[in-house]
Amino acid sequence: MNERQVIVYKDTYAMNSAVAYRAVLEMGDVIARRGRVDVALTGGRDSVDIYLKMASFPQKDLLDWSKVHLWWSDERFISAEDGERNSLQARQCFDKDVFSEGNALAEGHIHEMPADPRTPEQVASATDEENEEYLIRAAQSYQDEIIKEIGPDGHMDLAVFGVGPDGHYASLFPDRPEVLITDESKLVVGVSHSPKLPPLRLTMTNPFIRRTPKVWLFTSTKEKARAVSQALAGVDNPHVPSSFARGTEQTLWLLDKDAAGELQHV
Ligand SMILES: O=C1O[C@H](COP(=O)(O)O)[C@@H](O)[C@H](O)[C@H]1O
Repeated sequence: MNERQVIVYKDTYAMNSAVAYRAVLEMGDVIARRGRVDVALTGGRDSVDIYLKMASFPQKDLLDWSKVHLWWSDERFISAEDGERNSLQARQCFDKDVFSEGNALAEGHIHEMPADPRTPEQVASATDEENEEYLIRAAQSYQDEIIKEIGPDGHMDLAVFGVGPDGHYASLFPDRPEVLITDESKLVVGVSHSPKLPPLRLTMTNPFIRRTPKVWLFTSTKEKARAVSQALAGVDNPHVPSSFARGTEQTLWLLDKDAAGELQHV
């Protein structure tokens, strides 16, 4: 198992800028090696600023965006137009108009997790069983898309994650059964009754995330300091799901000073 590395930046601006530069450079290296790059994106408060920085001058010109495939490690299972969707927020940052011709992100390379196709009325009156059926179908459809694109044993090249104040990452929440999934054939699962709203979500699983060569977690503010120190105090602790995060080659925790505030040896 590779060691988790912690890098502390002086503030959130420095952290977000560093994550953006690191990501663009890493993506460029992967494209140079194998002609495309598959990246799992996250949601959360720091992600939008990071994506804006990745897609702005001069970073955007450092790589061929037409070779980039964007995926999501988790998503809120709500309507496609809902501004709370992680993918919609990211799409607004990676606004295709900012890319010059020939260098643009291809629509077919933006692999969003399925949205809830139901009307608000149908959602309001749905039973747990109905919700479960929708989630199972949606998770299977995303898993099928992953397998179609990268094969049954494939993996993301890079996965970036935010971390919640409760230590969750992706939509893997403390002490929930999804955190304990070890079945390698389950790449994506549904989450119902999520402790953080909205209650219905989709998430990549730990076994799939842990196939990724490079896994980076970024987080900021004092509010996250306890979760960060608990995650880094041990591994595979279901009370702190982000302690499961691991890349096959590299696991980086990129923090601002406040989020690192409760770490012992930094
Ligand atoms: O719900 C979610 O929360 C986490 C962390 O978000 P933050 O706003 O506390 O930073 C995020 O990483 C995840 O993708 C998202 O769905």
